[in-house]
Amino acid sequence: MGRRAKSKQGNPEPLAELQENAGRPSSKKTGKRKADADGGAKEGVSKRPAKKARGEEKERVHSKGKGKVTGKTEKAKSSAAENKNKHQNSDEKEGWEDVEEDVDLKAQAKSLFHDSDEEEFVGFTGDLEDFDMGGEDAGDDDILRGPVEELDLGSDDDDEPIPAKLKTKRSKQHERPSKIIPTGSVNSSSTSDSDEDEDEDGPVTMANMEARSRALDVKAAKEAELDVEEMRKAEMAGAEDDDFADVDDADMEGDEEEGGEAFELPTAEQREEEKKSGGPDVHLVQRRMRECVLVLGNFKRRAAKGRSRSEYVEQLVYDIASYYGYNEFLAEKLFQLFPVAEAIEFFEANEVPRPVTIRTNTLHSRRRDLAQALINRGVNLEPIGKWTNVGLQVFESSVPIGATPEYLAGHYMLQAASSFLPVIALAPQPNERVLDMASAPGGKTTHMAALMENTGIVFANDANKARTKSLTANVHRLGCKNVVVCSYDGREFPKVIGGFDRVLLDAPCSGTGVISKDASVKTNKSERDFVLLSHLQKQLILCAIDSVTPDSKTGGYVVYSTCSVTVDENEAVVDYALRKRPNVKLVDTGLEFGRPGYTKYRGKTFHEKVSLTRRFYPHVHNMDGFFVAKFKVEKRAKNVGKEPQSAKEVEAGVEAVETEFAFDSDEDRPYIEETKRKRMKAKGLRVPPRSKLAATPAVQAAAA
Ligand SMILES: C[S@@+](CC[C@H](N)C(=O)[O-])C[C@H]1O[C@@H](n2cnc3c(N)ncnc32)[C@H](O)[C@@H]1O
Repeated sequence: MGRRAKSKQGNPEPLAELQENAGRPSSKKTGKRKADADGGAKEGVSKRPAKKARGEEKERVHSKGKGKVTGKTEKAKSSAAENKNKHQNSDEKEGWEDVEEDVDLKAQAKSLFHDSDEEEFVGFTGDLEDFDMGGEDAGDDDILRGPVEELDLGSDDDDEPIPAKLKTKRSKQHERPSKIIPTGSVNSSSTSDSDEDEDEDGPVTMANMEARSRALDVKAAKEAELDVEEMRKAEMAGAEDDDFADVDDADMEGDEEEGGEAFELPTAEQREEEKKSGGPDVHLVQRRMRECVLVLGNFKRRAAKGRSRSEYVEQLVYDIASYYGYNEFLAEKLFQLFPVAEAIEFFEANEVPRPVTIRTNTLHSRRRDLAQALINRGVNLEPIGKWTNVGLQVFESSVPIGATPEYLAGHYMLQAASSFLPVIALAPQPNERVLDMASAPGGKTTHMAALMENTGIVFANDANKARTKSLTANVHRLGCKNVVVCSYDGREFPKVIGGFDRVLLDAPCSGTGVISKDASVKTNKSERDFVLLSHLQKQLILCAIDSVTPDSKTGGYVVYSTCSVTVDENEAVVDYALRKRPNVKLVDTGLEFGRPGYTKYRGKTFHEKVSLTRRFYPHVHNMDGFFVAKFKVEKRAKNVGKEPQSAKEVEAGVEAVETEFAFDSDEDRPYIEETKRKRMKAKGLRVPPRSKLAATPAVQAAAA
């Protein structure tokens, strides 16, 4: 048996997404991957998961990728730096309002980033990074670059210090004795057996990798068939209203014996008592979560008389927050995204690190050559999956992955697999003019430059000047000669420069997709943050759209992405853009997998085409939570023959334009007015002289 197999982590992508499951969060659980509570999160070079999930998670049928290769097998580990983060106060605001209704918020959102420009970028500290980074890049290149100690791959030390901020609200999960839900998931012994089988034939080498890869593909296909078969059986068992049809009552009985008495939902008073006495015992929380999940999976059959569904939900969210160490607001927000059982899968997945992945820089190397070079250095890796021909997943390494000669020579970028997705969706072409509106530290910029074969031009912008240092360093290291680095607030585009063939807006976000990399997100995000962020994202997306020329011969596309899974940062922003810019439409992302975006969510209905957007989840795709939307920008229809007949109509025209173009800062006013004039003209409205426009009540109000 090869040691590699033992510690290898599952590939971060599905081989194929079975259509019947697409678009809805799965609810039938026939098994789940066991979250490695105490191990994984501490390891930078990740371990292979115990075993692939069976059953419901058809999307997580992992590819074994072609060309699996192996190197030396020395246990490795990184010590990624934890962030310092501030605690935000929680307001009681809904996160759905339109941008232009809340002038105050606009100013606040803007100031967040302006202030931060003065900070020196030192990894992930300070307030700005709470927003700026969204945590996504915590594992990205600029962080892992630098001194070898930063990526201490040779250490087995498991004593990861707890960041001060987290000490107050530490997850109870580290003490947990077993998993939450008694589904038929695979246990660790079967896992290692399976992994042992995998390497029975000895190590994979460059010589045998083709054949080994084919064999693995066949095996993966067989397992996928088994999964489908299991699903079918579960469905035939007729457990319609039961998320846990496969969990028989024996599990529950066992619990009763274990706990000595039947489960009862605590009353509000009991909960208060519990809080006062420092919170419940971890075993109790765990059991209560399990019971609540089971009851909510089949409420009619399992609920206690007189207790409502919302009482169970409330208890479960409360327990999730304490068990996994989230603030209750965020625990609830994330819980609401999924069916009950799947929500637990999501929270569990956030406790496990995602695979360490690298992207071959095709300007300097070929993946095969890079793989060979790294293998020779003792790196254990294999291709990520069929959907990318440049990605490699690193399982183990006896050398620091962020300090090899190949790394320093720019042959690869340390980059999360999810970060490849928006660039693949954007598909920049050679000789195009492309804008990367929020680009630091440059993972996606350098990917784009490579796809464009160092031709055309990529404007790599980032509002945070300090962060453009790491961006510039990466651009140089990777030998990108077609990149211009600049530092403007993205909302200044297209004033600064426009007419792009394609624009990527990898927006600043809350980072709820990258909690496994940045646990501080669990406690430092408040409702107010989501309001501010979604407001900023809405402003940025309009600017991204307006920066594209609809006349582009080869392009005319905008890709919007975030490393967050919340609807108000994703579908709501996309829907807003569709409403505000009738000249854009959503198109297929071209990505082979990912769940469709929500078209309905908690009483909100979005444009039906929002289903073309794609969501990626840690528990489904074994990659960071991510969102990708792709727009095609078309020419604006001219509104000819609508001359305003009265001052009132002129005023209405100005207001309409203002609603559409939602800036309000003093600094921007001359540009705003000029843009308004242009837009009124384009709409066929009579444009009042400059002095008159400034004198309209709407403009004066804005000025005030
Ligand atoms: C998710 S990160 C971008 C990661 C980058 N695309 C990559 O792949 O390496 C978001 C970035 O947005 C930048 N940012 C925040 N507010 C901005 C604004 N108003 N305009 C432009 N960039 C902004 C942050 O400094 C941060 O670097």
